[in-house]
Amino acid sequence: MAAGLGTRLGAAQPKAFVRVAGATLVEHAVTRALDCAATTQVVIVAPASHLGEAGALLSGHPRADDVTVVAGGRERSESVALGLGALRDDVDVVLVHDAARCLAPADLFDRLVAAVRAGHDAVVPGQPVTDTIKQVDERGHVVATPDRSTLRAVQTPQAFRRPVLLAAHASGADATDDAALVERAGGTVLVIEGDELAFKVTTASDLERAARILGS
Ligand SMILES: Nc1ccn([C@@H]2O[C@H](COP(=O)(O)OP(=O)(O)OP(=O)(O)O)[C@@H](O)[C@H]2O)c(=O)n1
Ligand SMILES: C[C@](O)(CO)[C@H](O)COP(=O)(O)O
Repeated sequence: MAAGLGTRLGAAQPKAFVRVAGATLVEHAVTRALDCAATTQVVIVAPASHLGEAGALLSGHPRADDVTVVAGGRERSESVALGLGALRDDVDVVLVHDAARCLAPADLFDRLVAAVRAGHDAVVPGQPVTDTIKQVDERGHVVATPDRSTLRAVQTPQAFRRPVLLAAHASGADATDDAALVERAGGTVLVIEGDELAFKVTTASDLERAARILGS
């Protein structure tokens, strides 16, 4: 998923096309996805204004023929649905990944695919939260303090059996992640251990963190 504007980062170009350590976020994400042994196709969902640039980014990669580029939509969920429309017929497991989580390692992709192949319909990486989380009302007053031990901060890639993900997106509804659409459709989502490297580049300090990691 690379079709967002990156408003919170505030760069001159869409976030996925910002460069860090010599490559764009989307290139970093796609090369790691292609390093996963099970990957047969990568669909880059890009802003309509950046389709040519997205196509050219991976043109020198040995697996460039396995990369498809399509235009995204206004909301992330719409972009995912548009990406699903470009999948080859033989794809049976789909991983939805944010270009913004550009350093998610191939090993994380491998573990998610293995969990789906082991029989789970939907599998997402998550990490325990380290802050106490408060639920607040519209005035900012606390209404609940959920038991922290039951909470997970979830990342991407998120892995699904293809028919499960297609059914979840059939309503055309929006959600902040794809697993939420599966949950709403009555499906079961498994959370497995996430990876620190799958952090999301949202603000300038996240971009600096990515640069530090890639530089070290
Ligand atoms: N209409 C959209 C919105 C988001 N995304 C993608 O979904 C991922 C997670 O979204 P986010 O981090 O919110 O990215 P942006 O929408 O670009 O950022 P912002 O909300 O700050 O504008 C990103 O890789 C982004 O490119 C997308 O493909 N299509
Ligand atoms: C999909 C996601 O990365 C899971 O944590 C997250 O919900 C994306 O949120 P954003 O506001 O679109 O960055």
